[in-house]
Amino acid sequence: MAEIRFTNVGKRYAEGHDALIGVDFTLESGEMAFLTGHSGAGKSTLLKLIMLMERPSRGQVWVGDQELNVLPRHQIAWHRRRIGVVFQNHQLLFDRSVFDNVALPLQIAGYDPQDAARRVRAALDKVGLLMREKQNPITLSSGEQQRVGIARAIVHKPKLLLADEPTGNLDPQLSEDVMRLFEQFNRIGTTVLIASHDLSLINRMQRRTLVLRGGRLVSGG
Ligand SMILES: Nc1ncnc2c1ncn2[C@@H]1O[C@H](COP(=O)(O)OP(=O)(O)OP(=O)(O)O)[C@@H](O)[C@H]1O
Repeated sequence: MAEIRFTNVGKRYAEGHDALIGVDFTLESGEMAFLTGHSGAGKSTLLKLIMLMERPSRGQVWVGDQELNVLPRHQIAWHRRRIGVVFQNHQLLFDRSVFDNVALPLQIAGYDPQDAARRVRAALDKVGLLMREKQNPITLSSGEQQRVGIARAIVHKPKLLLADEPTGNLDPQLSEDVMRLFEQFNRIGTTVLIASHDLSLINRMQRRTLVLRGGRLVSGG
């Protein structure tokens, strides 16, 4: 089954700039793929359409069997909860502990606190940071902070994991560690799409790679 399907998707921002033009591709459920292209090629825009942070100007975006243009407004929060997102700057809150940062999506979704605590610890265990749960993330290295961001993205067991330049601030070894984590989640069935302009890393991973150039999908579609 397709997890993500774009059919002739275009995105024109209000100023008239075409960020995406005629984009067609399908990412099957359980696939792991990269999305690359130069700065401004449209990578973040493509991810934002999947998360419903932006709407396409034309064409259709499907996630699972849902076409997003016709998703009722009251189901947008539900849609976003099916997706885990990892950002380059991980957007952690430095006024609370590692545990509380990872627990945040579960709190927002109204999980029972005991169930939430169990899931948070399972997520921290997966990224190798269980012993850091009480620390403030500001005391962690940048690689560890990024792993907290990944734990937060997967704590609710999303079917789909999106990452926007997740290794942008990391050295090659830490970048590779982060990629291995994504591979682990993919191995247990999570569909993974990673936007990155780190071509040497992408080449090492040997996965399907979607290439955007000037808003058009020129390869991998
Ligand atoms: N909110 C917006 N309003 C207007 N133009 C935008 C907006 N967001 C992005 N753009 C433009 O759309 C194009 C694609 O941007 P996008 O951020 O998707 O590219 P990207 O490939 O992710 O780039 P980068 O690697 O630098 O993050 C760029 O020309 C950008 O300036």
